[in-house]
Amino acid sequence: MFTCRAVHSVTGFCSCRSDYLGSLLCLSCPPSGSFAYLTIKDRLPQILTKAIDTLHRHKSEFFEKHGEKGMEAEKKAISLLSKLRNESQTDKPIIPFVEKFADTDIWNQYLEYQQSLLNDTDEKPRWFYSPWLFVECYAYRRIHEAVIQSPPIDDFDVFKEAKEQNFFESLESITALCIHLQELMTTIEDLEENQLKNEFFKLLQISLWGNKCDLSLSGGETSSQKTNIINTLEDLKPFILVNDMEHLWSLLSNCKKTREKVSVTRVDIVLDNSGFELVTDLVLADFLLFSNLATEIHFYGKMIPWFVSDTTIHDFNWVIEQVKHCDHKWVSKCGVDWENYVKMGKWVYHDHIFWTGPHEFCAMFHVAPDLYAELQKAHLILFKGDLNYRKLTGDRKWEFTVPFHRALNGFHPAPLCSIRTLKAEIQVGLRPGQGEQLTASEPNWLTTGKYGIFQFDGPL
Ligand SMILES: O=P(O)(O)OC[C@@]1(O)O[C@H](CO)[C@@H](O)[C@@H]1O
Ligand SMILES: [Mn+2]
Repeated sequence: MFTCRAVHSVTGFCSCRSDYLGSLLCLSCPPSGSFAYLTIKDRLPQILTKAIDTLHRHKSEFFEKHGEKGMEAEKKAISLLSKLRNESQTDKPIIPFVEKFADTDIWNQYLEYQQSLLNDTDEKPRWFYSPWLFVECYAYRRIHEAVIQSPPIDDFDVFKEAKEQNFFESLESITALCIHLQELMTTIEDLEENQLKNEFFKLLQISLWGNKCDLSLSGGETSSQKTNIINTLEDLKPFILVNDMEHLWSLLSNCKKTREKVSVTRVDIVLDNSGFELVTDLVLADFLLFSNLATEIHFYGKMIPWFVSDTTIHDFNWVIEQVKHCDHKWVSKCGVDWENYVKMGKWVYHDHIFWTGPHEFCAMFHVAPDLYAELQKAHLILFKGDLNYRKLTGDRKWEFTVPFHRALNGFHPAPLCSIRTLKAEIQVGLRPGQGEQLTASEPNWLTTGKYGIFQFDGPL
């Protein structure tokens, strides 16, 4: 029986049996609560209240579109979200999903698994006494259930406004980034190998720090990119705790050198937040194509609204459309190019229900073999963001020095790299003493989003 991160557990242990050896330490959550506890106790209710408020503010739109039925639906969705807020705030038992959806059975089987771990007690899985990763994902899946149980507004994205606001508030930085990309495009042919590598590293770092714009961390409060991120990279370098960018360069530049034999170089990007972060990822993807470091890019978003700011297919298309219609010619050219990449099949967007399920990634081979097989076609997979890191490493309280490869527990469809700012109490692959030193100098270094990593797990 191994332990993992509990939301809040007075015994200091939650029972989450894992079927692999790992240096697992449980996070005993002191009464003040860990970051996990504060997320569920304080931040989640804030996010639910904002979702309820959004529904309220769209009441007349629902009436215009659907008449009385729209009003009824708004009332129903609000009452379901209010019930969810009460359950989470008062540590009620976690209840099964009732509305038919692609993964209802998978979620309920996982809930039964959580129940089986408590079998020697008559306890039910509860909000404050279950693994944080499970509880937080469950909460967002319950938000989705509340909406799909309220037709005809069952396709409403309660987070859409916040994601769009993030984009518009970041427009200055987006413009600067697109201009930078277009200028780079005009000089790319004259760049020496080393210069090309440095440009690649710049855009990787921009994609990394774009991950700070995370609306779940901010509790739904605005978290846009207001400064020109390109000018801040040098100052931010000391905050990169693990820097495997050289591995990414050597992998892709070798693919480029052997292009005659291997005609395709595919980079897969498992996306995170929409808005500014998504633009940084699309800029990186564009550069990978026109620098010839890759020949096709595959993107993975979320099938349902997720963790407030995560990207759905609607967000992906909306951002490209917005960039295309920007009144700055260089920005608009980016949008036109990106739309053409999609049309030509050089950019491919994939949806899969696994990404919004309860499982950590080491279960993917068994739970979603089709997705695992798809990822195996990539030469390199970039996992953006903190939640992906938690699912890559099983959100266990590993020792800081445990090798990344070990924490992945056999998940390795292809060479992969986590590009993540730290917003949860988990980090592996550090040097001896590095974690302790940070804790001594900055107790909250794991959760502020101020530090970042490029953590690579290469060819076996
Ligand atoms: O995956 P992202 O967008 O980088 O971050 C998501 C996230 O930081 O938001 C929550 C903040 O409490 C965490 O649970 C989760 O890891
Ligand atoms: Mn996110």
